[in-house]
Amino acid sequence: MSKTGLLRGYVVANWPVYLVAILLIIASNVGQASLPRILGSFTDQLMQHKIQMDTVVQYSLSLLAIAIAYNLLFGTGQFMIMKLGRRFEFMTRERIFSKFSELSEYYFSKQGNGKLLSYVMNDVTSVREAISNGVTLMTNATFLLLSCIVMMLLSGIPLSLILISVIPLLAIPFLVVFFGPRIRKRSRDVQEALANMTEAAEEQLGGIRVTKTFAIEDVAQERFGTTVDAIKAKQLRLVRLSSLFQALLPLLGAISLVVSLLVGGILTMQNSITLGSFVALTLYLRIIMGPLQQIGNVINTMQRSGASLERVNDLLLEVPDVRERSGAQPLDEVSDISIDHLTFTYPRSSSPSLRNIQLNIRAGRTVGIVGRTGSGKSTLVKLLLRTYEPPEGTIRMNGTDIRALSLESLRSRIAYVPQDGFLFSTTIRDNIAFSDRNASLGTVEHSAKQAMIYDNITRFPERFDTLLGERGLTLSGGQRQRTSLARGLIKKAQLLILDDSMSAVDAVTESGILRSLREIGKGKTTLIISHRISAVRHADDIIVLDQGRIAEQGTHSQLMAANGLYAATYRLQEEGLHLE
Ligand SMILES: Nc1ncnc2c1ncn2[C@@H]1O[C@H](COP(=O)(O)OP(=O)(O)OP(=O)(O)O)[C@@H](O)[C@H]1O
Repeated sequence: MSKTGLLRGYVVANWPVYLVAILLIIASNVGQASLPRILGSFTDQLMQHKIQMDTVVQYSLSLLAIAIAYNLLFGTGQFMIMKLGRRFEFMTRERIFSKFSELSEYYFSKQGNGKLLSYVMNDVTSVREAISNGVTLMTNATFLLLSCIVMMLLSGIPLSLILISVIPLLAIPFLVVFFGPRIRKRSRDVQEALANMTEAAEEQLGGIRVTKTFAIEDVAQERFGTTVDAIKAKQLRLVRLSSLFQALLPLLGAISLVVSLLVGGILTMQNSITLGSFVALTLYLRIIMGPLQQIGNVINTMQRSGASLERVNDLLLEVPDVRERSGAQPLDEVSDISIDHLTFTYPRSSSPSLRNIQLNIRAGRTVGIVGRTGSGKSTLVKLLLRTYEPPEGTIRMNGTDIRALSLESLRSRIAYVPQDGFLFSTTIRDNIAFSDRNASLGTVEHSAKQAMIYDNITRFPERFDTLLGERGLTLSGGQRQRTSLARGLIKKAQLLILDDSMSAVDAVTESGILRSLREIGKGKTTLIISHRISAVRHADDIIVLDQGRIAEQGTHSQLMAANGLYAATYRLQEEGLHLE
C-alpha cells in the first residue's frame, strides 16, 4: 500500500457511487451555469421592449425550475458523498483498531497511548472531511467553472473578451503547485504537535493523583503549556500560509471581474456586444468567484488531510515486530518447555536482560522463579508469551520452536496473571470471565474463592454485578490484584504463569491462594514468579535469577542447604516477618 493507498483503495472500491454522485453534481452545475445566460437574454429583450407579462412569468418559472433542479441534484450528490465519507471514517477506525491488536508491546512502548488516540480521532476525522467536503466542493467548483466558461461561449460573448477576462485565473494552478506542498508539510507538523498534546494530556491526567500528592500542579501545568505552545506556533505558521493562499484566489477572481467590467463596458458602449452579453459576462464572473473561494478552501483541507492520510497509512503499513510465520503450527497442548542458551536484549537496550538461560520445565510441574528486582523474571515470561520474539530455537514447547507456533494457539494455552492486572470498566463478573464470556456465575464465584477475593465481592451491594472503573467502584490495589488473579485462574489453560501476582496481598491471604494453587495446579504446569520466597518454597523446582543469569536452582531444601543467595534472601524475609 502506498502513502495514500488506503484512500485510493476505498475510492476504487466505491467508484460507481462516486461516479453517480459526481455526475449529479456536474448536472446541477450545468443548470446553475445557465442562469446568467437567461438573465442576459432577459436584459436584451427588456432593452428591445419586447417583454410581455407571459415572458416575465416564463423567465421566472425557468429560474425557479433551475433552482429546484440544482438543489435536488446537488443535494443528492452531496448526500451520497458524505455518506461514503462517514463509512470511510468508521472503516478506517476499525482498521486502525485491528492494527493496534496486531502490533507488539515494543511498538506501544515507543508511541504512547495519546499519540495513538490522535490517529483514531484527529487524523481520521481530517481525512473524512476532505473526502466528504473536499470531493463535493472540488467537483462543484471545477465543473461550475467549466460550465460557466462553456455557457459564456454559448451566450455569444466574444471569445477574446472571455479570454481576457479569465487570464488572471490562469495563475491558479501555479499557486496550487506553490502553496500545496508547503501547506501539507505545515499540516503534518500541526497533526504531530496535536498528537503530542493528546499524549501529554493523557499522561497528565493519568498522573494527576501523583501530581496532587506532590503538590506540583504548577510544574504539570507548565509542562502541558509547553506542548500547547508548540501547537500554537505551528498552527499559526499553517494559518498564515493557508490564509494567504485562500485570499489570493478570490483576489484573482476580483481582478478578472475588474478586467471584464473595463473591457466589457467599453465594448458595450461601442455597441460591439449587447448589454445582455455584458450582464451575462459579469454575472458569470461573479458566479465563478464562489468556486474560486471554495477551491482555496478545499485545497487547504485536502493538503491538511493529505498529511493525516500519510500518518494513518504509515500506521497501517507498520509491520509488527512479533508476527506469525506463514504455515505457523497450532500448539495443541503444552507439555515440556525447554529453554536453551537463551540470551535476550530489548530492542533499545545495550545490554542483555537475560543471559544464557538453560532450563527445562516438565509438564505438570510447579516452578518458582525468584530474584531481585530487574533480574529478568518478567522478561522470561514475556518471551514465553512472545510479547517479544525470543531468538530462534531458544524456547521450545513439546520440542517445537515457539516462533513456529501460531500466536493465538500459544497464548490461548497460557493463563498469564501480571502484577498490575488491568481491569476493564465493566462488572466484576465480566472482568473475571474475560477469557470465557459464557462462564456461569458458579464458575466465576469458584475462581473468586480460589483467588481469595470472594468475600470482598459479596460485601459489595451488587456483588458480582458491581461496576468497576470510571462509572463504578474503585478497588484497592490488593483487591484489584486478586480479581485479576481470579481472571487468570478461570482460564482453562495448561500453563499458568503468575508474575508477582500476589505482591499486594498479606501473608495469610497469600498462603490461602497458594493452597488453592496446589489444588488448581494438579495436571497444570505452573510458573510462580515472586520476590517473596514464601510464594515459591513449595514449588517442585526453584530458579534464582540474578542479573539475567540463573544463579541457583533446586528445591527449597536444596537451596537452603547450598546457603547461597536464596538462603540469604529467605533469612532476610523471615526476619522481616518476625519484626512485623
Ligand atoms: N521494554 C523494555 N525495554 C528495555 N529494557 C527493559 C524493558 N523491560 C525491562 N527491561 C529491562 O530488563 C531488565 C529485566 O527486567 P524485568 O522486568 O524482566 O525484571 P524483573 O526481574 O521482572 O523485575 P521486577 O521484579 O522489578 O518486576 C531490567 O534491567 C529492565 O530495565
